[in-house]
Amino acid sequence: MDEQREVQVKNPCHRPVFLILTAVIAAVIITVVSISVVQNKHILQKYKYGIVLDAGSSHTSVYIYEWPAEKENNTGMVRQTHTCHVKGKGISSYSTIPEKAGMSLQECMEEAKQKIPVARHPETPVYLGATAGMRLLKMDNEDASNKVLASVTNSLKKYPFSFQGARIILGQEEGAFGWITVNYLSDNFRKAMGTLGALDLGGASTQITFIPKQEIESQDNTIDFRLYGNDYHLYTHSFLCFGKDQVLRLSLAEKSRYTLDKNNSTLSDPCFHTGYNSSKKYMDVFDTPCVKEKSALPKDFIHVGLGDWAECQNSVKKVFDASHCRYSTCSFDGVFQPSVEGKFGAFSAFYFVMDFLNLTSGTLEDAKLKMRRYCSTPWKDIVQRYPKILEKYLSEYCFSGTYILTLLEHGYKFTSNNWKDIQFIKKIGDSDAGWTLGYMLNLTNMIPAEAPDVPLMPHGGYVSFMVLFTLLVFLLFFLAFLYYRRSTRTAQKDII
Ligand SMILES: O=P(O)(O)OP(=O)(O)OP(=O)(O)OC[C@H]1O[C@@H](n2cnc3c(O)ncnc32)[C@H](O)[C@@H]1O
Ligand SMILES: [Ca+2]
Repeated sequence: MDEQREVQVKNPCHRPVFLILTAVIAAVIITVVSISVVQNKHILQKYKYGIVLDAGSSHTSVYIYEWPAEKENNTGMVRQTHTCHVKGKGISSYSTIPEKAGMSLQECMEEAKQKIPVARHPETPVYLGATAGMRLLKMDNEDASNKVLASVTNSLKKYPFSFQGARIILGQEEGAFGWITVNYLSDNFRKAMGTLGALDLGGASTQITFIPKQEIESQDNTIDFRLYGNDYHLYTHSFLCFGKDQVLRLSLAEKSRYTLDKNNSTLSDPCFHTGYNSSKKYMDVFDTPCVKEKSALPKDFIHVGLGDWAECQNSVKKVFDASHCRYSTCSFDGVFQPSVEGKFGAFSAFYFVMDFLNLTSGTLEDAKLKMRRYCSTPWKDIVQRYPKILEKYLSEYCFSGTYILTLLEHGYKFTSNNWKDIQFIKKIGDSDAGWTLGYMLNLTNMIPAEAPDVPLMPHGGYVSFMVLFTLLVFLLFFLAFLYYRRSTRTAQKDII
């Protein structure tokens, strides 16, 4: 009997109480670790999706966005996972055959069906926002614009997604949502640091949006947001007809008033390269509400390049009307604009053109020098140097680059000093800079007005803490047990 007790005293692990205690603690550790690890696992694997169609004046793009389901209100969680460019021109070009507008979207929508898991289709919102091309069509022919919108609506309703509507968005929305997109993607709302202004150049309109230091004198140019607990008082303006395609038309119409030859059949243009010679149609220039003064161009004319950058800039300046301003300061056309402030992200055609011309970095003076050199390069050399670039784009880069420099310097009043504050960007991370992401975030309420409550610890930290804490408790139990055993042995020895 004494021998047996001695064995038990020598080896405490043989005590039933110790074995039970060990088993219970092991079970507790396993349970805590398992719960901590799997707690959010099933949610983490769940993603939600949203589709936005950007029905621009020149073309339509379909964007698919994705975000983890449980992090809907965390900033920076939504990312663009897929883009599909609809073949053909923008939906406004289907004004005479509206039924084709809806059909044009089918290929990209089929692609969206493949990209998004079937189980998520019914809850995936689809938004179509049309911009300046449809604004112009509505001005010209409201019935035709309604038919085009009805056609795309019918087409989009046929898909298994949750269709939320097709509409022409306002210029202010286009500007403001572009601003939300670039600041959301740059994580500026959560950091509550400075924000990035947004410059968007499309085919038919251009937008400028930023937080000014000056008071905003015109109500039409104000938009307020409260995001993540901060108030933002924005200046925004959208210039309809000042997208690069419409300004090209305006500028050709202007030139046609004084540079036509005797037979009215040749239009000489300093913004096109020497040796460029292309037959164009009267309709290509005048079939738009942006060109008000229809002039003497014949049905067909020859567009001939002169390759003279200084003259080109003079001719482009003529499209900016600086003759009137009823505010303390204006950009052009009598539109109020405070002084530009802070850094800007310039995207869409600002990026396409400046990237091609290699002008995304460097000074304003460098940019002008490079433009002068580029515009004076003969057309045949340009074609030889860039055989893979679409001829339409290639022929227009001299004009487009000149327009961009003129718009930024003489229109928006950027100077040599703050030129470096303009960053020409296409994407931030995986997502394109543009109004679509901001539009979806706003319509799905994914940017809350107040900052969401954040857990004290991230998930990983929580798991590690629980494991360490449990091990510590176990260690303390073990030490306490050893201590208890030693004191009982000493007591037993004392009794003996
Ligand atoms: O905003 P709106 O005015 O409705 O027009 P959009 O949305 O269709 O306009 P984009 O930003 O898609 O394109 C702006 C312009 O840039 C042109 N563009 C697109 N890719 C280009 C490239 O690689 N090089 C030069 N121009 C390009 C396009 O044809 C348009 O004229
Ligand atoms: Ca656009």
